[in-house]
Amino acid sequence: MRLIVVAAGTRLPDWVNAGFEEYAGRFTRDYKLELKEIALGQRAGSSPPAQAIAKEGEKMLAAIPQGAYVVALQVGGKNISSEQLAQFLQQRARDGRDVVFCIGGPEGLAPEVDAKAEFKWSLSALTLPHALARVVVAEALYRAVMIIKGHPYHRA
Ligand SMILES: C[S@@+](CC[C@H](N)C(=O)[O-])C[C@H]1O[C@@H](n2cnc3c(N)ncnc32)[C@H](O)[C@@H]1O
Repeated sequence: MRLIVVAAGTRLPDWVNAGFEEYAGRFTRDYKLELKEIALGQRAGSSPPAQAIAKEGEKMLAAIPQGAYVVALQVGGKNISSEQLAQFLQQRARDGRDVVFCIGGPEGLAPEVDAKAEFKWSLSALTLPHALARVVVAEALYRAVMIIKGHPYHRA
């Protein structure tokens, strides 16, 4: 199955790309991790950039393959354990659905993307920069797949 991270932001620092690739490169043949980057909308002045967020939302929705299960990454979403994440992925695999994980830009996800999400996932009560959230998601998904495989990567 495909695990697709749809993330706002392009041309991120090297450490972000290296961190994501570090985990993406370790995935197995049956679980693949992909990244689709969405260009940030233009921000001008200090008012809430509603137009930029809406533009990012449009592009995110267009990047979601038909029939995929959509997860919105949100600080205020639900915390789950690595084991629960592994069960979640197994269930989606049984359903034959790819899973898309949407990570918002500096001000968060467009409401239209939230509305499309079947699950809202919180990585922590802390707000992370969108670039770091991308790497944390990649590691969390890799760990969950290693749990599914019974691999010693996850020893807890
Ligand atoms: C800087 S945060 C946006 C903060 C914005 N005030 C909000 O509440 O969404 C950028 C993106 O990173 C992701 N993110 C940051 N911290 C997160 C967390 N603890 N759990 C899940 N996603 C998080 C979310 O997708 C968020 O849209």
